[in-house]
Amino acid sequence: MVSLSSSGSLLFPLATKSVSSRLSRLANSDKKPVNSFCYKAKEEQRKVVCACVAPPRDLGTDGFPATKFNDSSKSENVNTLFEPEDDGDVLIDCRNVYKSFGEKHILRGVSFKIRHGEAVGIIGPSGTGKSTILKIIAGLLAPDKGEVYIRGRKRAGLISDEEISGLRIGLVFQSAALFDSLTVRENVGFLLYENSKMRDEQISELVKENLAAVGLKGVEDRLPSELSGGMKKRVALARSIIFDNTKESVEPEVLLYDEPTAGLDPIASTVVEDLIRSVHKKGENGLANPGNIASYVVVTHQHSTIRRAVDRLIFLYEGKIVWQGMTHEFTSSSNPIVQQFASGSLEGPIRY
Ligand SMILES: Nc1ncnc2c1ncn2[C@@H]1O[C@H](COP(=O)(O)OP(=O)(O)OP(=O)(O)O)[C@@H](O)[C@H]1O
Repeated sequence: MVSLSSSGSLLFPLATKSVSSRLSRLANSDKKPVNSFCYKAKEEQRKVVCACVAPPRDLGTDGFPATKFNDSSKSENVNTLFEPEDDGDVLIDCRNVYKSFGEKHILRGVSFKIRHGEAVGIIGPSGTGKSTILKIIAGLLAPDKGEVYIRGRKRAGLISDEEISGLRIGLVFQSAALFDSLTVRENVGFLLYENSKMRDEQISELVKENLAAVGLKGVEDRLPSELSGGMKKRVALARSIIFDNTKESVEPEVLLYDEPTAGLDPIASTVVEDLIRSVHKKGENGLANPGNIASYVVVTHQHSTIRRAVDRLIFLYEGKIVWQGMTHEFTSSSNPIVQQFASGSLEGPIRY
C-alpha cells in the first residue's frame, strides 16, 4: 500500500529506507509480536516518485480512424471540455507515454491530464495497462518514452531519483497491503511516525480523526487480521489521506485507487465508493468536513464504482485511449468498443 508524503514527494511503505525507532518502539510496547515480515517490508522501503499518462488530443492517431471513436459532435464538445486553453489547474499531465515489458508493448502513446477537482475513472479490458499507468503516475515505474509533468514541472525519473514538490500523490493498492504485524494505529500513522516531527500523542489523535473520517471507530488497537476485507480497505484509505497537519502549508494531494472495490460485496462496495467521494475536497467526510483530496483517479471494472465514484472516464484498449467522456455518456456511446465493454457481449472488436 502506499500513502502520503510529508515533504512533497511520495512515500511508499513498501519502499522506504529507514526503520524508525519510534515505530519499532511502538510496535514492541504494544506487546504484539512484530514479525520478520514486517521488518523486512520496512527495510525495503524507500522513496518513490510519480509519473503519468495523458489522452491523445487526436484520437485518430492511435491507430483507429478518428470517426470511429469520436462518437458524435457531442463527444467532440466533451473533448473540447477536456482541453481548455487554461492549464493552470492541471496537476498531472502525461504526454505520449509508452511502456513495454520485454516484447509486450503495454502503453502505446497515452496522454491525459488530471485537473484540480477531478474524479477520473480509467477503465478497459484486462491487461490493457491500467495498473501500469497508475504505477507510472505514482513513480513506481518509469515510462520508456513520453513525458510526465507534475504541476507543470517535467519529471525525469522515479520518485527515488528526485524530489517533486507541490503535489502529494498516494496510491491505494487493490489489496489493502497493510503491515500484518502493526496495529491499525501504526498502519495509518506509519509515515508520520517515520517522517514527521509530530509527537506520538498528536499522531494518535490524528489517526483517530482519519479513521473516523472513513467511518471507523475503536479499531486502533486491532491487527489487520482482525478486520473484514471492507474494513481493511477503509484503513488503507485512512492511511492514504492522513497528513502532517502541523505544517504551515500542505500541498494538494491526488489519490490513485487501483480497483478499490474488487472482491467486495455490493454494499461494502457502496461504502467504499461513497468514502472515495467523501474524502475528495468537494465531498463531506465521516466527520461532515470537506475531504483533503484535490483529485483522484480510480482504476475499476465495477459498474457501480464507475457510476458512483467518478465523473469522467478514460477508456484504455490495447495500450491506447480509444474513448473518453463523462460517466453518464458511457452507456449511450456509439463507440463499438465501449458498447461491447458496457454490455459484456462476446461479439465485437474486443477479442478474448
Ligand atoms: N512488472 C511487469 N513485468 C512484466 N509484465 C508486466 C509487469 N507489469 C505488468 N505487466 C504486464 O503488462 C500487462 C498490463 O498489466 P496491467 O496490470 O497494467 O493491466 P490492467 O489493465 O491493469 O489489467 P487488469 O484489469 O487485469 O488488472 C499485463 O500483460 C501484465 O502481465
